[in-house]
Order: sequence, then C-alpha cells, then structure tokens
Amino acid sequence: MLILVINSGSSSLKYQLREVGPDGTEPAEPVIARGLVERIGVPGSGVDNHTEALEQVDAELEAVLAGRTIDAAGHRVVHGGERFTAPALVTMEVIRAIERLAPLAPLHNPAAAQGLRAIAEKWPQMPQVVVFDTSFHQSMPEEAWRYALPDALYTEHGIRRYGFHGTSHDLVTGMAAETLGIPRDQFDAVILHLGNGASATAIAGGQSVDTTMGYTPLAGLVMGTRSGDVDPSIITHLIRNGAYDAEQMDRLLNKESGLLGMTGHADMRQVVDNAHAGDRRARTALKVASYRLAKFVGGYHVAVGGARAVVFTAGIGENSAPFRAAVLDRLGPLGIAYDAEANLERSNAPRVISTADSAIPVLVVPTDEERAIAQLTLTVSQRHGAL
Ligand SMILES: Nc1ncnc2c1ncn2[C@@H]1O[C@H](COP(=O)(O)OP(=O)(O)O)[C@@H](O)[C@H]1O
Ligand SMILES: CC(=O)OP(=O)(O)O
Ligand SMILES: [Mg+2]
Repeated sequence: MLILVINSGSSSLKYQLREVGPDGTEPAEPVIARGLVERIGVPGSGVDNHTEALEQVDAELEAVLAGRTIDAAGHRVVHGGERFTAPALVTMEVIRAIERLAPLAPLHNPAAAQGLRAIAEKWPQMPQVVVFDTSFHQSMPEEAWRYALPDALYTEHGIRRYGFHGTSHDLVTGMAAETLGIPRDQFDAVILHLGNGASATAIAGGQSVDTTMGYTPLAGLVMGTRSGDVDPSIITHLIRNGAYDAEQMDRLLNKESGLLGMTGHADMRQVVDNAHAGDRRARTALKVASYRLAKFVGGYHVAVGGARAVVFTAGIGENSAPFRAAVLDRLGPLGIAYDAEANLERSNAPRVISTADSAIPVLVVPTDEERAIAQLTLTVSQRHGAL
C-alpha cells in the first residue's frame, strides 16, 4: 500500500510517500518519494498557503505514482489539546476540532487543517489519519502539567503543559525498552529528543509522566532558534519598555534565540566546530545547552523514581557525539559512565554507549516520525474499516 505522510510546519511542508504491506511490514526501501516545500506564505515564494503547497506535492508525485493511487494519508498535527489522546481517522468534525485548537498552536494547526481540507477535496474517498505531537503526553499527572497560575487560566483557557514530539518519544521509548529487553510497562527512562526543536521526557511504566515543552513548543531546553525556559519577567520588562511588541517578542524567542541567538548559528555542527576552533560564544552556548539538559536528566531521574536508561535521539541526539559527551560528562553523580569510543561510533541501529559499570545504560536510538505516522495511519484506517 502507498501511504502519503505529511508534516506541515508553519512555513514548510515535508512529505514522504511510503510503501507498507497490509500487515505493517516494510520493503527494504520503504520511502518511494520525499520532498519539502519551503517558504510557504513568504512574499515572492510563489506558494501562498498550504493548499498551494499540496498542489505542488501532487505535481511532484504524479510521475512517481505512474497511475498508482495513494491508499491513505497520515498527517503530523502539532496540537491535539486534551481531546486527542490517540491518532484519529479524519472526518469534517475532526478537522473543525483541529481548527478550534488553533489558538494553542497558531502557526501549526491552521496549516495542518488546510492540508487536511485540500486532500479531502482532491481525494474524497481516501482515508486520512491525524497523529498528534501532544497525545503521548496526556498521561502526565496533574502535578506535571499544571502551572501555578490562577485556576481560571486552565479551566477557561486551556493553559497547561501539553508537551510535544510525542510520536518520537513514544516510538523511541518502545525501541529502547526492546533493546534492553525490559517489558515496556516496566520501563522507566529519560528520553532526549534533540533536533531543531528539542525536548526531554520522563517515562514511567512506558508512559510520559513529564516533559520539558509546555503550553507551546517554546519551553524547556535550549534549541536551534528557540530560547527554551526564560524568566517570564524578562518578557514583560521588554514589552513594558517598548523595546518589543508581542509579535516581535514571539519572533525573538522562537526564531532568534537558542543556539542562533547565542552564537549566530542554529546548526549544532557549526556550533561544535566553532567551539573547537576556540570561539568563545560557541563554547558558552554548548555549556548552557548541556548544563540545562543535564539538570533535567537529574530531575527526571527523580521524577520516575530512578530511571533505567537515558536515551538520545533525533538529529543532534543521534549524530552529535560531542554534544552527547558534553551532557554525559555532567551525569557522573548519577553513576553514569560512557564509553568514549562507543560514543563516536556511527550506526543506524539502536546502540548502547555506556560502559559495563555505568549505573544506568545510555542509548542512542534513531527516531523516525514519518515511519511511525505511516504505521499508525495504516492501523487506524484498518481499525475503522477504511482500508
Ligand atoms: N552530524 C551531526 N552533528 C551534529 N548535529 C547534527 C548532525 N546532523 C544533524 N545535526 C543537527 O540536527 C538538527 C536537526 O535535527 P532533526 O531531528 O533533523 O530536526 P527536525 O526534524 O526537527 O527538523 C540540526 O541542529 C543539526 O545541526
Ligand atoms: C513541536 C516541535 O518543536 O517540532 P519541531 O522539533 O519539528 O520543530
Ligand atoms: Mg523534529
């Protein structure tokens, strides 16, 4: 079967066309086509919105499909609020619900809804499934998701911690437990998803019990262009001073901060290279990022009552041995010791990089959100008799 996986960013649309058997098995090369439409909505780009982006995708796919039809589409949707605790088969009512959640994810949810509507119009018979970044974190206990704000902000405005990257945290949790031979429902761990956006999740009994992102994907760790946690008074101070309005503040925190703001480069490779070459700002940024992450690992170790593994994943987590080392060097007090050579090895398979006498194993597990979305699209469509 052919599954189209769509990941709508605020100004981009990534897609993969994947082949998967009806029982979920994949051929050796499951990705038949992939692509990226960028600068959506940017004046002069020629792509005004996500509906137009999908037309471009459709044109790109025509040659690849050579008359075959796509069996189902799976979409990554960033925000599922409290309603969507699992992937869902798309109906008009589900699309409207995603649109109603737009205030919680103003850049992402409207784009995803546009994509859903465009496909529903173009291929009305084709099942579509939505997979939410937030779903996996709906298992968090209230002490983890409540902010210490007046009650009405939650009860009337839905302001609480939601958490993101759930598809990845879920997949990687399962793979790490399997690698260690621990039944998932007994698996307590700290998962570090370090990509463009980055988040750490505390896992107890195979489920999310806390995570660093919050009401939006801005909270928590130092990221490529996002600040992660800052004292909220900085924001009120700068707005009150007239230095920034809300829009500019949003841009500052989401697009101009993090590694980019501290060093001039959002890409971890460049930051590491510059640090090695002696660049002081790059060194400082690595220290700030690794220190903050190490503190969360310590905190989550406590939160889960003693983690049985620390797991690195996503672009930086999988590929940046220097950044992993910078974090692991700070985890000695937990009895964690890593093997410097194993840390440098490159592989696409899950692997252990800790020493035999480390108190807890440290793993590197490759994530694959698109693969997970394709699998969920298949199972949800089948469960509803749509495939
Ligand atoms: N070899 C590498 N060394 C260091 N960082 C890397 C390497 N390869 C990729 N990255 C980093 O991974 C990040 C992107 O991660 P990824 O998970 O692909 O992001 P996303 O899917 O969120 O766009 C970038 O910051 C990039 O610098
Ligand atoms: C939710 C989020 O932060 O996603 P990404 O890492 O893809 O930016
Ligand atoms: Mg990502």
